[in-house]
Amino acid sequence: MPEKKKGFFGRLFGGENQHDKKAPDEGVHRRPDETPSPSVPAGGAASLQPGTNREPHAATVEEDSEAGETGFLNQKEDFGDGKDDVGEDEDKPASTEPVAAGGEESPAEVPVTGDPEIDLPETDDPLPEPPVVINPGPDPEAVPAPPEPAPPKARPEPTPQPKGGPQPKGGLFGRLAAGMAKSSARLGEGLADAFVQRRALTDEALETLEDHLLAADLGLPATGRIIRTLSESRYKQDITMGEVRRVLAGEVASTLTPLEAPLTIDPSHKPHVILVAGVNGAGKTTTIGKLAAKITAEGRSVLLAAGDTFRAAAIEQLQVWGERTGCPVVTRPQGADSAGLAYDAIEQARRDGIDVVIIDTAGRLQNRTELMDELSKLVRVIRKLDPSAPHDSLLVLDATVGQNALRQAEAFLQTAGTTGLVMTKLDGTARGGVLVALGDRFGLPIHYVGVGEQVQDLQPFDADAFARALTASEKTAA
Ligand SMILES: Nc1nc2c(ncn2[C@@H]2O[C@H](COP(=O)(O)OP(=O)(O)OP(=O)(O)O)[C@@H](O)[C@H]2O)c(=O)[nH]1
Repeated sequence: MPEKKKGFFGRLFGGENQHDKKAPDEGVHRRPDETPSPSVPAGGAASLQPGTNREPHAATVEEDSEAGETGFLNQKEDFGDGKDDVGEDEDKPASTEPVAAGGEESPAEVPVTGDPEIDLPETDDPLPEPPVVINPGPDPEAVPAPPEPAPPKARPEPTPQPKGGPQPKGGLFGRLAAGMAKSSARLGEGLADAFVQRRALTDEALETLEDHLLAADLGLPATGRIIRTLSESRYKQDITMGEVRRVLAGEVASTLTPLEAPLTIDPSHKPHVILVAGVNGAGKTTTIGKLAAKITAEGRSVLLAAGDTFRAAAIEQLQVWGERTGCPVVTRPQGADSAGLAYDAIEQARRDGIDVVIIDTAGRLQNRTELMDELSKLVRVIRKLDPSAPHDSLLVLDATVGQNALRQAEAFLQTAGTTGLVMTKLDGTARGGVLVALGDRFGLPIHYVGVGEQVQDLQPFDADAFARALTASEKTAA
């Protein structure tokens, strides 16, 4: 191996985590309209409500940008010093200390893969049926956790269906690449910075590249591997940006390919129980709606459990999704015990022969011990009905929080036994590289990524496509 500048890898591996130093904007979203909601005594009657439809709101995502070679280098607005994300992250509180990871595997037999163009039933007006009250059943653990100061939303936000306007071209990859344009632009600017006016892979170029890879949230291990691969193979040699991109893409793909895992429904579970958790506003309810649309489109019946009992608007939001997807929704009044509701929902699904139960949960910051305890309680309670449940415990992570996603994953792994990840809002941030850092740290299966608000924007995770979209590379091999 050629001789390199002394201390280069010492700086990379021996020093403190540079990335942590440059993450003033870590945290989670809080909505401006968050206000405490009144507490309602636990144990209200559950109701099973058939759906009605609402007019979807307009999509706000960028949909017509392409992350091709040219666009990759020309997009500068989000690159560099992290200021691009300040606006989206500045109101996110810092998290607390991480907790130890744990986890479990989920069985996998029937893949829920494809990305069918789903035609959701649409009607013009909400026509809520009178709730059918079902027996709330035993409250297996009587004392509910105190409701979190609730972050109500003005009104539920059903995912809009495409209605005119430019749509990303090129199918799934086109949507992914367009959605990830900000992340690929950040990396592209890093490459341009590292190799401007020089073609050789010098120490200076490597160090600049290293800084940009860390700033792009790829994390220390992946950054180290990329720099090592480049310096071992091409040190002091001429190299094109296309070649560097391919090395980046190759490293990202090889890190994430083992984690590519379609969400699977095991038909031997009746019902197959999917628990969905995450911090406030991560995209849990929206993801549940999209997931319900995909699963029902494959011919399985789904029951939704409105376990976010802290906010009336969250219950209503899930009901809208129930209406759109034709799935029954089990609800209880605001403030009721979510563990009891989940228990009831599984019993109801058993009685009705429903294939899949998806349990929504209230958003909770990972440092709110009492709320995390409430999530553990929910898991304990549903295991009284089915010791193998939840069969999938999905953690929904908002890509815009960057490195804070690592802390969230640590906490939810321990509390909710997270078995797989869904990363949302890749379209709204330059921090999509954090998925690589998550893969390195936790090795959790990645089921879906979200690149927009439409059903088809929740895509089965494809590591190779993700790597190419992130790096704007046509190939993932050097
Ligand atoms: N652009 C974009 N927006 C998304 C994506 N996923 C979810 N959203 C939006 O993010 C917002 C919050 O989503 P919710 O599903 O309400 O989040 P939540 O985790 O259920 O929120 P809480 O109930 O407050 O904890 C909504 O406006 C969604 O439409 C995505 O992949 N891309």
